[in-house]
Amino acid sequence: MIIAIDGPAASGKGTLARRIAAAYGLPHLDSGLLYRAVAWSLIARGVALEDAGQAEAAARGLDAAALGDPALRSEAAGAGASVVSAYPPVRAALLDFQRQFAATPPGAVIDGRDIGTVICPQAEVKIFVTASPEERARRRTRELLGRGEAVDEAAILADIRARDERDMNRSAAPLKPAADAALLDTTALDADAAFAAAAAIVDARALKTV
Ligand SMILES: Nc1ncnc2c1ncn2[C@@H]1O[C@H](COP(=O)(O)OP(=O)(O)O)[C@@H](O)[C@H]1O
Ligand SMILES: Nc1ccn([C@@H]2O[C@H](COP(=O)(O)OP(=O)(O)O)[C@@H](O)[C@H]2O)c(=O)n1
Repeated sequence: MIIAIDGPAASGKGTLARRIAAAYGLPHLDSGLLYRAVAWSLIARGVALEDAGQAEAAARGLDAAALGDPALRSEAAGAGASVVSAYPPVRAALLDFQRQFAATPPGAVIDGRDIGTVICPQAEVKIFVTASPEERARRRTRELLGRGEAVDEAAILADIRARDERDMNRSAAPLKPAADAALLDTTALDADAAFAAAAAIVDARALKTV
C-alpha cells in the first residue's frame, strides 16, 4: 500500500506520516529531506541557491547517508529547499529515488508536496494536511526553539507565507491537493487527534481498494 501525505510547511504531515508508517508497518520517506539536502549542500559550500546548475549537480550526486544530518532540519535548509525545489532538473533528478522507494514491497508512506499528484498518482491513500499559517508558525517556532535554534515567531510566519507562495505558484509540481485526496485540517487538532483522523481516512480508503 502506498500512502501519500502532502501539505504545506509545518502542517504536521511528517509527524502524521511517521505515526501512520509505524501503525501500518510501512517504511517512511520524508521527501522534503531530499530537497533540504540539495539546498544544504549549496549553503555549506557557499554556493548561491540561485545557481540552478550546481543545484542539479547536487541532486544528481545526492547520497542517502547525508539525509541524517541534523542541519537539514534548520530553518535555513527549509527555506533553501523551497528555492532549489522549483528547478525542474532538480525535481527530475530526485524522481526515480522516490518512485523506487514507493515501488518496493510492502509499499510506503511518503510525505511532501507532490506525492499524490506527481510522484505516486496511483497511491491507494492520499491525504492533504493543512493548518492555518499562524498555527503552523507557532508549531515550527516551538520545534526550532526546542532544537536550540534562535528564532522569532513573526519571522517564521513570514517565511511560512513566502514558502507557501513559492510552493503553490511554481510551474514544476506545485503544492496542491490531488483531485482524489482527503483534506485534513489540523488547526484545532492535537497530534493524537490528527493521527486518529488520518488513520480513519487510511482505513476507509484501504477498505475500498481491497
Ligand atoms: N496536530 C498537531 N498539533 C500540534 N503540534 C503538532 C501537530 N502535528 C505536528 N506538530 C508539531 O509541529 C511541528 C511541525 O510538525 P511536522 O510534522 O514536522 O510538520 P511538517 O512535516 O508538515 O513540516 C513539530 O514540532 C510537531 O511535533
Ligand atoms: N515533495 C516535496 C517535498 C518538499 N519540497 C520542497 O522542500 C521544501 C522543504 O520541505 P519540507 O517538507 O522538508 O518542509 P516542512 O514542510 O517540513 O517545513 C518545501 O518548502 C518545498 O519547496 C518539494 O518541493 N516537494
